Amino acid sequence: MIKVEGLTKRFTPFQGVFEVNLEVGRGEVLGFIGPNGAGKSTTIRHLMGYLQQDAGRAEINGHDCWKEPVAAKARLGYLPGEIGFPQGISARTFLRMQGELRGHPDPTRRYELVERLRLRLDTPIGKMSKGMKQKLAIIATFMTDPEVVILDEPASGLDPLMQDELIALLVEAKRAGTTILLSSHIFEEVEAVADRISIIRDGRIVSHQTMDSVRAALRTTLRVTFTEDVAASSFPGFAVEQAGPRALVFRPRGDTGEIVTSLARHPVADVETERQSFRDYFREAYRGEAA
Ligand SMILES: Nc1ncnc2c1ncn2[C@@H]1O[C@H](COP(=O)(O)OP(=O)(O)OP(=O)(O)O)[C@@H](O)[C@H]1O
Repeated sequence: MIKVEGLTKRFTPFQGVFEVNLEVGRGEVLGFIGPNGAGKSTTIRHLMGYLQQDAGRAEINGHDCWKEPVAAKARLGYLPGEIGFPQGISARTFLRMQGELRGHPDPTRRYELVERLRLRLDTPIGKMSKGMKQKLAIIATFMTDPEVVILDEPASGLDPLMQDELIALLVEAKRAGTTILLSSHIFEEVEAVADRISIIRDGRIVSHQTMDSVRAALRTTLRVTFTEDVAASSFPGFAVEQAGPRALVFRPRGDTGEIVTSLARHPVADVETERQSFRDYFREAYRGEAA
């Protein structure tokens, strides 16, 4: 499992990460989300043992990531946000070398992944497109069937079909009991696989939520159109916005019964209900509005 406690790294008084806490239990998937520059990669670099914290700690499977990086990373698959590949060799050679180095010389699993992600193995890495390199990194991450996986924006550069394939891979890994920390800007990806999400802004965790509680909190709105002009002020005490001279949008705080009763006094033409989607929640989280 992954545990980050009180992790603090001050690049400047306002840049870095400050008292970050994260926990990903065995077989659990944590979506780690937040706007650009919020501190996701910095947190992950501590888990990889690349950065030494000023305070707090990061551990994987009970091993301190800074003091015991080899033990911490023993069964780990890591997909970095920025990948530096050796340039002069083919993808085939790179994967074979990685398999041998990491004690997985049997090529069966990696060929299966190569097939699924449709990667041409004989292209020299230096001549690969961004998306091809990303596929190569995904294959290298999953080919050893790691127990713990840390992914920093894994869908970066992938076309929509390959993003779907990546989601399928993540769902399978989760079913197989893999512990996954997923930093992602792609709401479909987080929605499909995360059990919980942690939101980071300006280097600080602002919210930990289970996906079940996020789903339960997604609000329903009622869009009502009238046959004549009706002002929002006709509905005191309701959360309601004017959406046009003859249209209002209600945001029910609970039971919609009272709204319907009040509406009966007005010439209603149509009522449409709309459920807020996880996409909207994701946007609010980025803007700093999500709970
Ligand atoms: N080595 C460094 N030295 C100084 N400042 C840094 C360093 N690395 C990151 N930062 C700063 O720390 C903050 C967090 O950056 P980080 O890369 O962790 O963000 P992120 O959440 O991964 O963003 P993105 O979504 O854009 O990848 C930013 O203000 C960044 O400029």
